[in-house]
Amino acid sequence: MNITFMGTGDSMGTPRVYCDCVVCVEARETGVNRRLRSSLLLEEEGEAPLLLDCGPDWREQMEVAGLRNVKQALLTHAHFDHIGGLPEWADACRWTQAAASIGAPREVVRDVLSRFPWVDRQFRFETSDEGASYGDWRIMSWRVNHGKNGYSYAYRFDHASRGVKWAYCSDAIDLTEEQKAPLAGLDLLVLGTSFVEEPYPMNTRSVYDMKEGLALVKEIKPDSVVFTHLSHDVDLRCDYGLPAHVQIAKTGLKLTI
Ligand SMILES: O=c1ccn([C@@H]2O[C@H](COP(=O)(O)O)[C@@H](O)[C@H]2O)c(=O)[nH]1
Repeated sequence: MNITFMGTGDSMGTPRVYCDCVVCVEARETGVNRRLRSSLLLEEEGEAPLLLDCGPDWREQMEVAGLRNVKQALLTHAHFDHIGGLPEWADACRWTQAAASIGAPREVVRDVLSRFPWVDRQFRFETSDEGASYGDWRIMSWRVNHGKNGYSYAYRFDHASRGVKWAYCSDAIDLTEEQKAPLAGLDLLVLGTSFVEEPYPMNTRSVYDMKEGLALVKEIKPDSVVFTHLSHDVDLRCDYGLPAHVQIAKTGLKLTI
């Protein structure tokens, strides 16, 4: 499977519209730190591409990827930065008379439809609570703490014959032991870490920071790790002294697993 990081940003993207910090200025002027809202494009031979989340930068992400249409997606949760592109995608489906299929846990489907009640004219929603598949990949989703912002879901992909396993957990903090269990034995973990080290009390926060992300990585020991869902606090030009198997996602990063 090829994984493309179409977006690696937090809810505001980088640069933040109101901000003139060094990272936001760099993002505007040269673009190393320019980040669209977090989303992955998954591509498996013989299968149509699959989006993982569809934030408000969907249109730009499709243009950058040179994609004229996409037929399927999975959603982690119904927050704007992860579903804001759905109405535009639904409009594109309407204009091209092409339906698309959206997989998500039942409660996420409910929340999406409460925000955008008209999109089910174009989308066929399929609940993923009992599992899903993408080619030979078996997919499970499970509910994770999203701190002050409620809940999100993480996704784990297990290849049926190759024994390869990876997971996407973009919006989580302070996972319980039960929520950490499906992260065991991974070849790759893609983890959301919005800040390098957040100074604010835990009950005001919603996503791991890099320091906490590293502690989690030490505990669950994935073979490789990519930090994503990054705010303007993270400067890709800095050396944060990360272990060799941990990297910070850059917009457009491509991996093969
Ligand atoms: O009920 C809610 C609460 C928040 N949002 C949006 O989610 C993000 C916040 O994301 P973090 O990843 O936790 O920083 C922001 O865009 C809020 O507007 C929401 O849609 N619904």
